[in-house]
Amino acid sequence: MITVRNLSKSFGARTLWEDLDLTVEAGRMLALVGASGSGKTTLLNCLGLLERPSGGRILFEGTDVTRLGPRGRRRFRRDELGYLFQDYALIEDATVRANLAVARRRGSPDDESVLGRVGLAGRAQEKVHRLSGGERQRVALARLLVKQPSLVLADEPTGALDSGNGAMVVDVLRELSREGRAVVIATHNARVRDACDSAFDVSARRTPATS
Ligand SMILES: Nc1ncnc2c1ncn2[C@@H]1O[C@H](COP(=O)(O)OP(=O)(O)OP(=O)(O)O)[C@@H](O)[C@H]1O
Repeated sequence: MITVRNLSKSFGARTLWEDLDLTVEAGRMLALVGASGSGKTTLLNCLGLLERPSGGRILFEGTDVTRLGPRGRRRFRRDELGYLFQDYALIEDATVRANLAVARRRGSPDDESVLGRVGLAGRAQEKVHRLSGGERQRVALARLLVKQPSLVLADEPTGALDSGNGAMVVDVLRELSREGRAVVIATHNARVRDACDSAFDVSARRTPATS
C-alpha cells in the first residue's frame, strides 16, 4: 500500500531522520514510536503530503506521491487519506451530521450505523462545539468510518482520552485495518503500540520496518 524509501527530513541544519525505509501493507497497523521531538508527527505529515520530505520517495500503490502537483496532492488527500488528530479537525460550529457529510462518498455506510458504532446514536443533530473532547474524537472516528480511506494516519489519537474512549479508538482503527486499510499511528502509549501489528522507532531512523 505505502512504501517509504530513503526518506529524510531536515529543518535547517537539524536532521530529524534519514535513510528511513518502511512499508505498510493494506490490512496492517503500524505504530510510530520514538522520543518526543524525534519526528513522528513530521513523518505522518510527510505521508499525508502536508509536508515535503527533504529527500527520498513515498510510493502509494507504486506511484511516487512526493512528485504530485497541487491538484494530484489534493486528490490524494481527498480520495485516499483519512486523518485522526488530537485536535479532531472537525467543523466546530456545524452539526455532527454535517461533519460526516463532508466525508460521504458513494457506498459510505449511513450516519446512524457509524454513530451507533462509536456510541453516539441519536446525536447527529447536535453541534460539535457542544460535545466533550471524547465525543468529538468519536465524531472524528465516525467520519473515518464514513470516508473509508485506504490510508489512515492517526497522531496520538488516544492522548486526551480516558481509557474507555481510548480503547474504542483503537478498536475502530483495528476494524478499519481488518477491512483492508493501512493504518499508521504515532503514539507514546504502550497499549496502543501493543495493539498494532508492528512498531517503527523513528528515533532509530535507520531501522527498516515492514508491517
Ligand atoms: N516547520 C518546522 N520548522 C522547524 N522545526 C520544526 C517544524 N516542524 C517540526 N519541527 C521540529 O521537528 C522536531 C520533531 O517534531 P515532531 O512534532 O514531528 O516530533 P514528535 O516525535 O511527533 O514529537 P512528540 O512525541 O513530542 O509529539 C521538533 O523538534 C520540532 O520542533
